[in-house]
Amino acid sequence: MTDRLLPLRPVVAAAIVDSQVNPSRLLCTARAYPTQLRGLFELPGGKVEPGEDPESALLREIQEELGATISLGAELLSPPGIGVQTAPNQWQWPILEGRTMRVWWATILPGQVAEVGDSHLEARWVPWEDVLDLPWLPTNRPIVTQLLAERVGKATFK
Ligand SMILES: Nc1nc2c([nH]c(=O)n2[C@H]2C[C@H](O)[C@@H](COP(=O)(O)OP(=O)(O)OP(=O)(O)O)O2)c(=O)[nH]1
Repeated sequence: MTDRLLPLRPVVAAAIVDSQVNPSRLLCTARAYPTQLRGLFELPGGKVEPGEDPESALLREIQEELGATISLGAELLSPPGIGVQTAPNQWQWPILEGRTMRVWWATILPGQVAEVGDSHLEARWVPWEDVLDLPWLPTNRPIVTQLLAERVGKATFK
């Protein structure tokens, strides 16, 4: 059997902000590869391994990519009008290659610093007002727009 006959592995990503109480900046990462995506910004994360639960996968990916441990907040749900339905009452964000992605609000644990490795060119703390000016992966723009809409007035962290 080739990989093409297997279901696509879902992707998970973190919207890492600088504060759970009053977030003012988002950690945006620029991909290093593949060539056609080099320099485009995304939310850090990656593919869920077979048998892995999505939240554990996200913690693992952030540790691997940024060398930091995060604490997860609420999930950023995709509105039904935009999302791909993956289960009853569950819509996930449509992204590249026909994949779907789930996104969680997150913060980095106190005393830890995010530093990029081989998978990213940079990790940049970007104020909300400048976030939409970045060259995002095209499928990320609705996600970033939703982050901007939900950054205040909602229980993104418990
Ligand atoms: N991490 C991440 N991937 C995204 C985002 N938006 C988006 O379309 N993608 C796509 C790009 C890739 O096709 C796929 C994620 O692949 P990846 O290369 O980051 O996954 P990975 O770290 O597990 O890498 P690998 O083991 O497969 O090499 O999802 C996003 O915001 N974050």
